[in-house]
Order: sequence, then C-alpha cells, then structure tokens
Amino acid sequence: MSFGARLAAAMERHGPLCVGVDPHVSLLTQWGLPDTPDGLAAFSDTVVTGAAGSAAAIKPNAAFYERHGSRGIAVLERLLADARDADLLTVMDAKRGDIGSTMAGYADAFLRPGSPLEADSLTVSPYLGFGSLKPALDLAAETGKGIFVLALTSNPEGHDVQHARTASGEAVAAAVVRQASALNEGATPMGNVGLVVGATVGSAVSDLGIGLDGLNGPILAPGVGAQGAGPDELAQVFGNSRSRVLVNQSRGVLAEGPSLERLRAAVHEASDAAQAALEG
Ligand SMILES: O=C(O)c1cc(=O)[nH]c(=O)n1[C@@H]1O[C@H](COP(=O)(O)O)[C@@H](O)[C@H]1O
Repeated sequence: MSFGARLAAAMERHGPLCVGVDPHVSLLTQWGLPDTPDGLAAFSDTVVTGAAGSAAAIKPNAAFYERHGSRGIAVLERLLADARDADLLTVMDAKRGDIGSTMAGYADAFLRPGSPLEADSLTVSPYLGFGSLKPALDLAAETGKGIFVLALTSNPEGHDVQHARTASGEAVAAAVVRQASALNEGATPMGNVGLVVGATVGSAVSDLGIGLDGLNGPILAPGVGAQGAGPDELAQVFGNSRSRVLVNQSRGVLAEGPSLERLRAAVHEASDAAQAALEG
C-alpha cells in the first residue's frame, strides 16, 4: 500500500496527530534522564509506547540523535524499527535538500527498504530547487514511501525566501505547492507527496495565492503548542484542506513525560483537540 493510503487509514483510525520525538536536553533533564545515548533510548522507548495506538504517526527529529554521533544514530535506527513493530507510521524529520546526485544518497538512507534508517516518509527542503528533489520523489514513488516538502515553514524567518516572488510573479511557496500537487494527480485516497505548512503562518496561504485544495496529499502542520498555534489557527490556516492535515506536536505533548500514563493522556487530548479543530 502506498504511503498516502497508509497515512489516510492511520488518520481515520487514530485521528490527525503526529507526535514529534524531539529529545531536547531540557526535556531529558525534566524527565530525569541523562543527556547520553542511553537517555535518548529511554526517552524514545517511552514516546513510542505512549503514541502507539493513539497517534497516526511519530516524527523523530534527526538533530537530537545526530548530536550524539554514531551512538545517537543507533538509537534512531532502533526507534524507527520499534515504531514499525508498534504499527506507528514514521515521518523522518531530517529536512534534507542537496544537488540531485547527493539527494539520491539521502533517499537511499531514509526511504530505501532495508536501509538501517528506513522510515515511512521524509521531510525535504526544496530550496535548492524543486527539481533537485527528483531522486527522492522517484524513490518514494517506486517504494510507496512519503515525502513532505517544506512549503511555508512555521518560523518567522522563512518569509524572506518563501514569500519572495519568482520572475513570473508567483510566490516561491506557491511554486513549491504547485509542483508538489502535480505529482499527486489522480491518486486515491491521496498521493505520497505531502507539504509542510506551519499552523503559525496566519493568512499567508491566501495572501500568496496558494491553492492547498488541489494538493491531493497530506499536509504536515507543525507549530501547535510550544510555538503558539492552537485550534483557531488550524481552522484558519487550512480551510477546506483540513481533512488531510497531520498536526504535529512535540514539546506540547512531551512535556507531560516521563509518566507513561500522563504522556498517553496528553497524546489523547492533543489528538482530540486537533480533530475537533479540523472538523469544526
Ligand atoms: O518539518 C518540520 O517538522 C518542521 C517544519 C516547520 O516549519 N516547523 C517546525 O517546527 N518543524 C519541526 O516540528 C517540530 C516542532 O516542535 P514543537 O514546537 O516542540 O512542537 C520540530 O521538530 C521542528 O523541527
């Protein structure tokens, strides 16, 4: 089954929440864990257990594993395998972007079946040119994996690049959305090519003339919780595309650990709140 179909089924079953696995030093400390590979492993195990059966997906952020070198990467490998065993879809948040020939290496690392870091989907940056993503998009299409292309990011600094206009007058982010949408045409229930649009972007979608309705793919929405967005913002930003929005929360949920019971309750609550906001 393709990623689009698997994600649609997981969202139908578990709701629209993606739990971000971001083991910040401050969270490890708060959880009473050391800032070491063992600390990362304990944190990751708890998040997988807390999210399994209650969230559609988890999104480990590579940065927090990479800072521990090879032992951190080993923890990430195990996390991805454990999530697979727990029937949790994975969004590998590595935000890769490079010249096409190198992009093929990143695609092999994260999307090739059997790779130690195999995930169900990968976040990528189109800001070396959308065409540079082709090797990753091709491998995803071939293997039924997913790609989330950064379009309108949740951070305010993203405006400089994403709101800029191309020579034809089209906003850069609108061009990204247009090119991603073309790849999902005709797919049911939705295609494998998703976008990242922060829930914090306010009226940018309409201001820039972006047609999210035509994407026919998933939209990963970070920015809820710790970055300040909530139900009103989800409803405002995503309009008619709300049914395909996968809402990410990292710190907002993770702050409830290390108690598994409290973490599970927070996952349920965040999932219900996201569902209500997106249905409303
Ligand atoms: O691709 C992402 O996931 C992402 C894109 C974006 O525009 N903004 C954004 O915050 N993220 C990631 O989403 C997560 C947000 O974390 P919290 O703010 O703690 O919920 C982090 O892992 C970010 O790296």
